[in-house]
Amino acid sequence: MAHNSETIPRRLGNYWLQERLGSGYSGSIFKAYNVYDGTYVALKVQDVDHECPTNRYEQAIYPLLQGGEGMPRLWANGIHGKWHYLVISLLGKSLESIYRQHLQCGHQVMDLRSVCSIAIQVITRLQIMHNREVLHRDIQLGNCAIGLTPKHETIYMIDFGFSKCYIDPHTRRHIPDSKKKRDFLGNYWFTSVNVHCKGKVPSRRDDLEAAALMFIHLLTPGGLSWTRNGVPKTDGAHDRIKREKLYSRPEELCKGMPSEFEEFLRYCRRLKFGDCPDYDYWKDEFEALALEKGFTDIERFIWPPPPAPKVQSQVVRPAPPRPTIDSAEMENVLHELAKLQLDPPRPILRDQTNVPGIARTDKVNAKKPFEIISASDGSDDSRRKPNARALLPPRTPVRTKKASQLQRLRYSVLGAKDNAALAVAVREFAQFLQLGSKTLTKEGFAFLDALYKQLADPTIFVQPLRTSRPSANQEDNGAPQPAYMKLSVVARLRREVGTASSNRVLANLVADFGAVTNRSSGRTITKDGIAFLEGLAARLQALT
Ligand SMILES: Nc1ncnc2c1ncn2[C@@H]1O[C@H](COP(=O)(O)OP(=O)(O)OP(=O)(O)O)[C@@H](O)[C@H]1O
Repeated sequence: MAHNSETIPRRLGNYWLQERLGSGYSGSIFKAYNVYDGTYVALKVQDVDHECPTNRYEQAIYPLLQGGEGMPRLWANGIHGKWHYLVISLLGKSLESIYRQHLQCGHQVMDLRSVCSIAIQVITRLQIMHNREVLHRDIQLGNCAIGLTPKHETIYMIDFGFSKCYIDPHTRRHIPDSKKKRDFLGNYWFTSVNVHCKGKVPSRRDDLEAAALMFIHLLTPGGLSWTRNGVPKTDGAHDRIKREKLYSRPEELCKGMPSEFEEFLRYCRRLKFGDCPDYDYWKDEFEALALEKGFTDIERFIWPPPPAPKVQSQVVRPAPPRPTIDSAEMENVLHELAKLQLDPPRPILRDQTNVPGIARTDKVNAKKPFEIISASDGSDDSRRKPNARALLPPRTPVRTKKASQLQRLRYSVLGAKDNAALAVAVREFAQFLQLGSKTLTKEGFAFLDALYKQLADPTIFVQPLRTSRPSANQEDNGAPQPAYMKLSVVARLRREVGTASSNRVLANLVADFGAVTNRSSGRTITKDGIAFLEGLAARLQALT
């Protein structure tokens, strides 16, 4: 219910009201200035009898967030006649208004630099809020605003009317989950599937999922499909939105976008109710993505965005004249090359046919180098981090990224001199997938390609098999396979890997594994897939 500003007095407490900055369901926001010191603030005004007294809730939340970067300050609050007002730091435009103006200028989407910058800042804000035990519960573009100069490159979170503490102040335990369906709380566009479509209790994962949907929205021409018909006016229209959101698949929502967005959404959707998200990991991912694209200073939200970095034009040097060679001579050269013995000869990477099969139990009992924290439904351990950094190999001071870690693993495969070294790389690859995103990226497929090459015949160049993932704008050769097919193939591979009699047999299993993953719709590695990789590592060790 927006108020007619004429019914609100021109002065509330020590503040003179000026223009209206915005209005929402529960009240209006005005620019105002302090009659004593002339400072400008934002005044959030609400009828004291409003059916949803969000100002009162917000008033309780602000003190918990004070001093956090990107958290506005609550300077004062009070009741004047029938008006309850909050005096908040005055900020600049909301992301919603920046985005709309951008579209009005003829753009279809927001630029990648800005979205990466928004992602890093919003994830950081959520980290601050969650560290202070507060959930936002209404993440949307209208609830993120930039500061005024000199803070115009900082994104602030606003509107804590739906916020709530997720740690019980008495028991110090995470609020409990519940099977009972709850009324929808949040916004139509970005509220998570669990909260919006399934009526679940919101927790940290849902703030992150809403943020993920917001980033994807900014990069989708026309925005997310369920936002295109505006606010639903009937229950039927609302049900349609819920259905569309419920059945939205990350790979379809993120088609053509850098894989980080799809992976982030999948990650959020996989989190359990009480899990603590790995904020730092995702901030690093978006920062690395930005760096990869040549964007600098990505922590700053610069609007309008600076010109995209130019691809460095290369100085074209005239090629030196090449000696001509006729085809017969070329054939000769190739023959000689083929006969060459590489020195020193690789001692092990050839067929190992005389090793007896190891019992399945050995493989299953293969000692894991570290314990994986299992994600449970638990609602008591609020600090559980399924992706906790502590479980990953220690990071070097230089920022590492998933792609570069996978590349490093690929190089260790290509440089492996024996099966034991391959086993180490495969085991690390399996752990990497287990702890982080389970989507196989192009670097993951490149790892499998390298592995295949080493197992099939390390002395020759083998064309990448069917394990290469086509790029986003390439046509997919094969139509995606139904999930059950992938499950049954991977289950078979998992069984067969334990008794494979040679490297060549293992090579074929790896090729099948790459191919079936490539043709599955999400390109994710299932539990059976991880077991296959662990079995492969164990088998390589046995074939050493
Ligand atoms: N501190 C502020 N400084 C400047 N503008 C603000 C500030 N707070 C809010 N606004 C503007 O007012 C709009 C509505 O603010 P807010 O979301 O807090 O109000 P609301 O009544 O809770 O809205 P809704 O019901 O839509 O959630 C924001 O999108 C923003 O444009």
